[in-house]
Amino acid sequence: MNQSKEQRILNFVLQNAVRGDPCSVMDTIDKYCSQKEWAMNVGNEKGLILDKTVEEANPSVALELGTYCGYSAVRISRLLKAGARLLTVEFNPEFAAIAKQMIEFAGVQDKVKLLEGPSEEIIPQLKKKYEVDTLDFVFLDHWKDRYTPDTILLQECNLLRKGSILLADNIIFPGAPDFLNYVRKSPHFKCTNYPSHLEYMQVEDAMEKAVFLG
Ligand SMILES: COCc1ccccc1-c1cc(O)c2[nH]cnc(=O)c2c1
Ligand SMILES: [Mg+2]
Repeated sequence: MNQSKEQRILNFVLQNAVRGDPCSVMDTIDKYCSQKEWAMNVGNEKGLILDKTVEEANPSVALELGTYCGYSAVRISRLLKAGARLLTVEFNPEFAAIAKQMIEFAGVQDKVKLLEGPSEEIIPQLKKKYEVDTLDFVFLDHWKDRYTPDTILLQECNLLRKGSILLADNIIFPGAPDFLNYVRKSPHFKCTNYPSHLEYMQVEDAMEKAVFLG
């Protein structure tokens, strides 16, 4: 049974990165995915926009939709203050298994809770099952067709508060036109666009920040 690309990325990290060092894990993933096999990690260019937004939010509770191999879970959790936590949601069990090992190798497992399943099922469980009051930061990086329904669902579940910061990846490529439309037209969000490039490529991409106004 030959290995998946995600297993090859994890193996490269286990053999080349420094255990317990999140930056080493991020750099090693970026090295592999820029030199050997492209993969849909947010990468270092858009990763810097993610870093700035997480620092602006300084979240006590953060949510990530779309864990994949755990690159952005490591990237976000390394910036969290003592006692803060990241909940990250992954639908694909193979990806979740890789991400769990990646998160543990990076040494951020005490800050990160990996939730396996569809976002539309997990979001309504966050308050009662995962003891969330409101979310200070949300990173949308899962299936583009879910950006808008999940943003609506977060509001319906009362998970956003005045000042909650949403950041969405892949606004241009693969693109999330309905999400852009929705948040930019909504009186409940203040939006900012951050032009960038698709991870490891020279293709245009962008991230969109949407601050909930209550
Ligand atoms: C499976 O398509 C991979 C792909 C192929 C070509 C261009 C972009 C992408 C891409 C890039 C990303 O950052 C992504 N982030 C989250 N969920 C995605 O599905 C995703 C897809
Ligand atoms: Mg992405």
